[in-house]
Amino acid sequence: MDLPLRSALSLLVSEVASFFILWSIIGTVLRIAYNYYLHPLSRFPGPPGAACTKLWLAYMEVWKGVNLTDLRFQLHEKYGDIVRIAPNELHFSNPSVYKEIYNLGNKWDKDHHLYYATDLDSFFGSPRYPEVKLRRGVLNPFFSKAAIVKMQHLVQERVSRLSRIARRSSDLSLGFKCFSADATSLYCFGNCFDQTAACDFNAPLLIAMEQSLPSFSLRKQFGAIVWLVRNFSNSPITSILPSAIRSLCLLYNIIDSQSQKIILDQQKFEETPPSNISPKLLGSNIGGRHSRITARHILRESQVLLCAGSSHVVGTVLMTGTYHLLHNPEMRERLFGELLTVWPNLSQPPRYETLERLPYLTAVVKETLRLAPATPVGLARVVPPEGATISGVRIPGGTSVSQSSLFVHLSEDVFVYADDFAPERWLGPDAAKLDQFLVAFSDGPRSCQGNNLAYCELYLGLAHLFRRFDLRIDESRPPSLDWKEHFLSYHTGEHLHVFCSPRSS
Ligand code: HEM
Repeated sequence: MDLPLRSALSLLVSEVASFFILWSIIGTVLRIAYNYYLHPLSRFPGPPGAACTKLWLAYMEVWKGVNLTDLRFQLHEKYGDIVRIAPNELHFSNPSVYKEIYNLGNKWDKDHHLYYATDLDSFFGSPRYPEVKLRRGVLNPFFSKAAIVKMQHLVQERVSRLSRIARRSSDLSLGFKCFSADATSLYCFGNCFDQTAACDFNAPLLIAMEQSLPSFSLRKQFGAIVWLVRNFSNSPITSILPSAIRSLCLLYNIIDSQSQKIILDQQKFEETPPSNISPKLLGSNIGGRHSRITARHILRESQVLLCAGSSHVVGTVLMTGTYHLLHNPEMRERLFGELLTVWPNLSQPPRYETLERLPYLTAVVKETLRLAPATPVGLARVVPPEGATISGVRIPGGTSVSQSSLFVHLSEDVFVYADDFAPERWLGPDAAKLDQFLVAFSDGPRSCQGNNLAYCELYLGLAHLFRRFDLRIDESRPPSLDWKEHFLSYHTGEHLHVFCSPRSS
C-alpha cells in the first residue's frame, strides 16, 4: 500500500474512532442529565450520584467496599422512607410496605439487572413469573408440607450423621452448611453429596460456595462474567481471574460433576420414583422460553437449590441461632428442658411433627429466622406498565422497587428491642400479630419454594444439636457474626467453633 493511501486510511480510522468516542461521551452526558432532571423518578429523594447513574452503587460497593445493607439504612436515615438508590430503582423502609410489594396479587417480574448475576437459566433467576409458574407447579407437591413430613427420615439421617461427626471444637458454621447440603441433595436428588464426611467440615463445595459470594458485586455489573464462568469454568484462562470468580468456576465444576451423576442415575430414579426432583423436572413440559427441561437445566437448578437456596442460607440461620443460644445460658437450658419432655431417651429422637409443636423451640426458630441475615438483598421487582401505588405514592411503570427483609425484621416499630435475640417475644400475648412480619422466606408468587424443607432442617438441626450435646464456645477463637451483603450474606468474621461433648443420656 503506498504511503498517501495508508495515511488517508489511518486518518479515516482515527476520525471514526474520535466520532464514536465523542458520541458516547455526549450520549453519557445526555443520559446523566436526563436521569437527574427529567426521569420520572427525579422527584424522589436520594444521593445525586445514584440519581445520575447506577455506577454510583457499583462504586460504593466495589470500589469503596461499603456493605450495601448498611448503606441502605444510612440513606433512609438521611432521605426518608422512600429513597432513589439508582436511576430507575426505589427502596422503601417502612415495614408495612413489604406486603404491598411482595404479595400473591403482584405477579411482578424480578428485575433482571439483579438476577442475571445469579443465573437466568435457573428458575430462581428467571425474571418472568409466567415462565416459572409451570415449573413451580411441577415442584409444588414435592415441596409440600405433607411431602416433607413423609420424607423427613432423609433429613433425620443427615442430622444424625452431623451429630456423630461433630467433635471437640467443631467449626459449626461449616458443619451446618454441610448438613444442609447433604439433607437437601438427598431429598431433592436422591443422591447425597456427603459433605459432612469432609475432614473438619472443610467440604470443597461449601468452601467454593462461600468464597465465590464476593464475586456477586462484579457479576451484577458485568453480566459477561456469568457467561464466561458458565462456558469456560474448566479452561486454563480462569487462573488469571480474581479469586472469588475462580471459586465460582470451581463451584460450577463441582456441581457439574455431581449433577452428571444425578443425570446418569436418572434411570434408577424413574424405577424408584417417590422422592426426588430430577425426574419430575427432566422431560416435564414447562412452557415459556424452554419448552422442555434438559439435563443442563438440572445443573442450573442444582446449583441454586443447593447453594443459594439451601445450604448457605440454612447454614447461616442455624449458625446464628446457635451463636445466640450459646451466649444465653438461660435460653439454652430452657430449650434443653423442653426437648427432654418429648425426647427423654436419647436413642429415640422424636419426629418432626412433634418438635414442631414445642412452643419454645418454635419461638427460637422464628427469632433465629428474624435475626439471621439470610437474604439481606432488596429482592427487586419491576412495577408493571400501568404503574402502582406503594406507600401511598404513585410509582411509574417499569420502576424497580424493593425492600430488604431486614427493614421489617429490625424495625423497632414492630419488634421491641429489635436488635436483641429474644425468643420470648414469640410467646407473648401479641405474638400472633408478629407472624405477618416474619418475612425471611419473602412473600408472593416468587417466595421461597423450599420453606417447608427449610423449617424441617431448622427444627431437626437445632433439636439434635442441643439435645445430644453439651455445647460450649471455643473461646480461643471468639466467633463473630459480622457479614457483608453479596445478595446473600458473606460471613466476614471468625467462624463459630464449638466444643461438642456428647450427652450420655
Ligand atoms: C432458612 C432457609 C431459607 C431461607 C431464609 C430462604 C429464603 C428465600 C427467599 C427470601 C427467596 C425469594 C428470593 C427472591 O425473591 O429472589 C427464596 C426463593 C427460593 N428458595 Fe429459599 N430459602 C431457604 C431455604 C430454601 C431451601 C431449603 C430450598 C430448597 C431446597 C429453597 C428453594 C428456593 C427456591 C426454589 C426459590 C426460588 C423461587 C422462585 O424464584 O420462584 N430455599 N428463598
